[in-house]
Amino acid sequence: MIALDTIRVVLDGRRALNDIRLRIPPGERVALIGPSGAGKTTLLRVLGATLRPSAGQVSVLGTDPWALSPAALRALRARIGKMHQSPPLPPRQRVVTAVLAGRLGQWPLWRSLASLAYPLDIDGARAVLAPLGLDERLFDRCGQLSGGQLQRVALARVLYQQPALMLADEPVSALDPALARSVTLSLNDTARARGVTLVASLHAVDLALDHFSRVIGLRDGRIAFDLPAAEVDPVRIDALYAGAGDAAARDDEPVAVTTRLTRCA
Ligand SMILES: Nc1ncnc2c1ncn2[C@@H]1O[C@H](COP(=O)(O)OP(=O)(O)OP(=O)(O)O)[C@@H](O)[C@H]1O
Repeated sequence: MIALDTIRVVLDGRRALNDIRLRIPPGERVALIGPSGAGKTTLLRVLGATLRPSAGQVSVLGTDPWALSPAALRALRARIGKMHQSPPLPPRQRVVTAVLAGRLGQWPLWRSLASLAYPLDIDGARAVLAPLGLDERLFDRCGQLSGGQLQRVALARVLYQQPALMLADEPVSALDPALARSVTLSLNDTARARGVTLVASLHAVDLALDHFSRVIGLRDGRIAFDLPAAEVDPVRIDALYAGAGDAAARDDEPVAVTTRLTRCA
């Protein structure tokens, strides 16, 4: 279970998130939409236990990350799989090694180093790549793959990690519409099949409405609506994006709570 209670995040004197109240039960697939600067990435960072809010209560996978010891926080983060717009995959890295890197945070150091030198679980990597149509590319270098294939390798890596929670920050923004739809489908299908909670930010509203069970509209750091996808109508979408352009709500009041930022890779 994920629970956020009256979360506020202040960055450089501006409220990036304000009064966020949210509960996400295990296995739910949630899309975050909203104009640029609405706070989608900031919210994902709070959920990923890499950004400590300025105020409010956070519970991720049933735990308050900020009450944990450093080792327990690392263990919690190892249960959270993350995907980004541009997967950080070195061009010379082989696909198999890129996938196996998904468990580096869980393996002892000797095994991680050994796996970088020689892939230790080739069958495991093949098993996650096969449903994504990439098992033939196991020993290719990442630099030989297209953007859509790379994003599927990033998805395979997250799946190999066997996370309890998947967070995706604009995972398909760099892809053409057909590939964007196919990767979104793969992301949702695999999350559904494995019962993993998925939270993804998307600029493509149609993908959010077509593939996710629940859609949260963010604007100016606040939740504008939080509805089943079937109940999100065009009027709401127009209102969410109307006149968008300001990056975030200006915080004219003095900031009472010190910003506590914890940045992690
Ligand atoms: N490191 C930072 N320092 C200061 N302000 C920040 C920082 N990161 C984000 N912000 C501000 O916080 C607000 C929310 O940003 P965020 O990146 O979460 O929005 P977003 O909805 O993900 O936008 P986009 O769709 O453009 O990626 C914006 O006003 C942004 O300028």
